[in-house]
Amino acid sequence: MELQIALDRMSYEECFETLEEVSDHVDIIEVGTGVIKEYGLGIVRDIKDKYKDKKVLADIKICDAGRSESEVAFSYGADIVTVMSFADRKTIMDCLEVASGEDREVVVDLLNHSGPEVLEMLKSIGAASVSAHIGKDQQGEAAMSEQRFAGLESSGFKLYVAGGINEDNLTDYMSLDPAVVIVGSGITKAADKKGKAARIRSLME
Ligand SMILES: O=C(CO)[C@H](O)[C@H](O)COP(=O)(O)O
Repeated sequence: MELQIALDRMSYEECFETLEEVSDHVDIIEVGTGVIKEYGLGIVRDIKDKYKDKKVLADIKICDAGRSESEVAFSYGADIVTVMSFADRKTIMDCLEVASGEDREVVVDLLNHSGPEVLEMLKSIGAASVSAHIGKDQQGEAAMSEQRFAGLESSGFKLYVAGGINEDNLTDYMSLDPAVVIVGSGITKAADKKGKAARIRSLME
């Protein structure tokens, strides 16, 4: 099981300061949607340049123009990009095609769109990785539950889980048997980020 740190709602400098503290404990560095909107894909390139041994995920949440959007993110050094499950199947297929044959990955984000028919469609077009994601704006009312993403644990997808995960609720997500646990504010808002990342990592083992 891998740990992905999500860098959201922070400045360029804060992203690097956070990584300085936590990089030893994480496998994947996610450059958050808002950070990319503010600083551009250049920050993905700068992080990859500094952390060559880590996988870098550009959370660009593609919803259209899948070919060009994924091509440009990979060209900036991203190893992984995200595309939304509500996007047209051609958009998702184009992202998958751009990634194929290289050491690259496309994660389909199931935010607000995750029924059995969605999973079936994703299977039929060859998507391999999906993210069971409770959005920032949903987190007050909708905690992770087995019903919410029912069937995912036995679906055969490489599963990422995300959305308000922290040291206290991590076990709620373990029943889904994720391959990757994504933690943002559960680490980045802690006074001792390094200690928090180490603790979450130890709970995953
Ligand atoms: O994709 C995201 C928001 O859309 C976040 O990166 C993801 O939810 C993890 O952050 P947090 O643990 O703070 O919820």
